[in-house]
Amino acid sequence: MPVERLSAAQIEQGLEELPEWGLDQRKLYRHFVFPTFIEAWGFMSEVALLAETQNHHPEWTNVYGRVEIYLTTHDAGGISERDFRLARAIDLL
Ligand SMILES: C[C@H](O)[C@H](O)[C@H]1CNC2=NC(N)=NC(=O)C2=N1
Repeated sequence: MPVERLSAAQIEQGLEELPEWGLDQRKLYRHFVFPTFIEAWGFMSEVALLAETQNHHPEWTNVYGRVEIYLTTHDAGGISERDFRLARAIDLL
């Protein structure tokens, strides 16, 4: 299934419905802070399952309780609807 890169206007519009997310390095970006490493890791495990279900995977970093997530679509060379779908699912966790 081909996937298309969204325009800057489409990205701005999409972000209006995702107030916790922003743009960083031309990717959808959100960070989370948990009290402990193990809680951060538990969250990441849930995101990993979502990513597998959607066949769409985050770029992320974890330092102790902090998790930074960057979403982009390599196949499309930019942000696509698949990034918004994953971001919305992460927000529902
Ligand atoms: C073949 C398969 O659909 C691709 O490799 C998928 C897997 N997960 C992916 N995840 C992300 N973030 N971007 C992609 O382009 C991507 N491509």
